[in-house]
Amino acid sequence: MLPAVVKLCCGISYPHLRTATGLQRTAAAVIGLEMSHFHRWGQVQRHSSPHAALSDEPKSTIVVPCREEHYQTQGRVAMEAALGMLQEEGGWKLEVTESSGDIICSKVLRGKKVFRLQAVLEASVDDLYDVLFVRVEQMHQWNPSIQRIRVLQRLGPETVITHEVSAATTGNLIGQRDFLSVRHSCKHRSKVFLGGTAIQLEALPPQSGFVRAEDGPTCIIIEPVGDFPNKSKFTWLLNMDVKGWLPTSLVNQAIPRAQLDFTKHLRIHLQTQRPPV
Ligand SMILES: CC(C)CCC[C@@H](C)[C@H]1CC[C@H]2[C@@H]3CC=C4C[C@@H](O)CC[C@]4(C)[C@H]3CC[C@]12C
Repeated sequence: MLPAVVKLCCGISYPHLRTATGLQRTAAAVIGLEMSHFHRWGQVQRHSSPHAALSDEPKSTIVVPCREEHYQTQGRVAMEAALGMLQEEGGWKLEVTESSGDIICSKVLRGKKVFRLQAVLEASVDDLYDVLFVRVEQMHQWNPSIQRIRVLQRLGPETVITHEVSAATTGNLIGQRDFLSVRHSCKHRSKVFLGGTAIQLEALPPQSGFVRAEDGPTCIIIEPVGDFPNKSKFTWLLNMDVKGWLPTSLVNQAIPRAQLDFTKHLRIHLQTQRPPV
């Protein structure tokens, strides 16, 4: 629920929000998130711990985790869940092998079909981190499957809340979708991990004309290949509920296709970015 104060300040009410354009809604969502931060010091709970009487803390209050921490935790938990799925080695079924060497396997895990793409890319781990996380808003410039990606909120250097809109391309049999997600990044040793999952924000309800899809838990692992500074192994676990009434067989073809298209355009982008030798 948008805080009443925000509604008053902006002169908006929920029915107005429903008819607002994408940008207005995005702005409202950002304001909603900002406002929730003001609440963080105000949120108190009764101490029910039996040790409360023994401690020096004020008896009646503890600060509950703020929204910022809540989303950071959600991002981290999603990443861990996705990594857990990738670690389960057995039972992967080969779906596609491309001439580029890209491989997609799938597996049904906890009732959901998850897809794993494995590819080798001609770029360093840091460059890929830059393209896939830091400059995520520029993705539509090189990926025709994406109409727009907006970072609605940065929650520290590792976590962002994003709104992604897929493109209405002719090859897209599913139709346009929009996604609202928390995306979490982490560098560990020489590897980079990008995890995420769908979130819900009442301030940014599904937009008219779009079906709000949900991805996650998802994870991308980027790791160096041997001693090659400009080569990385790219592993991408994707599982998605595209929503709407669509045959499962169609959805199960579209998701790996979307992963292969993404990787193809990423390769082209990396090639054009590199200065000629
Ligand atoms: C409806 C389906 C079949 C069609 C297209 C959906 C596409 C455009 C969506 C689905 C999942 C999305 C991805 C999910 C996770 C990430 C990780 C992040 O670090 C960069 C963006 C990226 C890579 C998203 C880009 C857009 C994406 C690929």
